Amino acid sequence: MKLSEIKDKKPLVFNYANYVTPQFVANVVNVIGGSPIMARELEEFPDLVAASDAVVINSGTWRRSELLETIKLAQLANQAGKVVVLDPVAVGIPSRSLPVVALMADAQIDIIRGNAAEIAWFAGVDFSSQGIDATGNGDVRKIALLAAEKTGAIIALSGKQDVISDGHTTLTIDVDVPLLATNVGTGDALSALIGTYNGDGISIENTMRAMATMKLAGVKASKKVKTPGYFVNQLLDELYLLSENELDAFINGGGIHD
Ligand SMILES: Nc1ncnc2c1ncn2[C@@H]1O[C@H](COP(=O)(O)OP(=O)(O)O)[C@@H](O)[C@H]1O
Ligand SMILES: Cc1ncsc1CCOP(=O)(O)O
Ligand SMILES: [Mg+2]
Repeated sequence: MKLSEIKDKKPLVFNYANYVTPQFVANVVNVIGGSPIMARELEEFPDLVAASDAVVINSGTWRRSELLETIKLAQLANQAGKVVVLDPVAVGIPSRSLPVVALMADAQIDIIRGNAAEIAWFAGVDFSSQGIDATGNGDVRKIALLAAEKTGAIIALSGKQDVISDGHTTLTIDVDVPLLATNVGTGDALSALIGTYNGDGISIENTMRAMATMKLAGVKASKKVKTPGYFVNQLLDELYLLSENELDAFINGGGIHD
């Protein structure tokens, strides 16, 4: 979906969110032109999935007692033909791989967005991490490609280098914006942006546009403010102000290559 279409159609993005960052995630979807909704009640899922254009599942604060409901949500989205995006927060920690393994086994995950350490888990590649953050270095293009081949999902690997791969085509966004890594929630919000952009159909192009959106907004914000507190608010403003022309110029201007 193009940014102008998002602003026109206001896709409804159902976020099965963690309990740490939902307000920021909802604001990011909202300021870009989408319509966020957060819920955790199984009884609501059929109605909300029917009304939504995308379902984004974040396992950051998963609970065993809710796992079957989470799987049911993904299955309902599959049956309704709605894109399912998974944000597998800190999946490299053994206890956190449990919900991800169960979801992958019993439902179709269309797009997986994670940092390099999280995506490396799907690829079966060692990559150092510290809790929710990736701390290592490695061939992130190879990791994303391998993860896509192993999962059959579109992989959106985020970090200093963003890599998008479906196992055949691999795109990279090579723009360093360290401040983007300083706020908790920018990854969660990026996963919701990916759902928003894929609301009209799942594609590597839509996924790349979502990642370019966050990256460009980060570049613009980091030119104006230099500390995390101001940055997170400036980032929201830059997302709100972003135009299709600016985004296309960024995408076509060499920041992104295959
Ligand atoms: N060093 C960096 N330079 C540029 N962008 C970054 C950097 N680290 C993270 N980002 C960006 O921050 C956002 C969140 O990514 P990341 O920090 O990898 O996710 P998570 O918060 O889930 O660990 C993404 O848009 C990513 O491109
Ligand atoms: C701190 C924390 N703990 C469980 S989920 C979460 C938020 C993770 O946010 P992000 O992956 O966007 O940094
Ligand atoms: Mg994360």
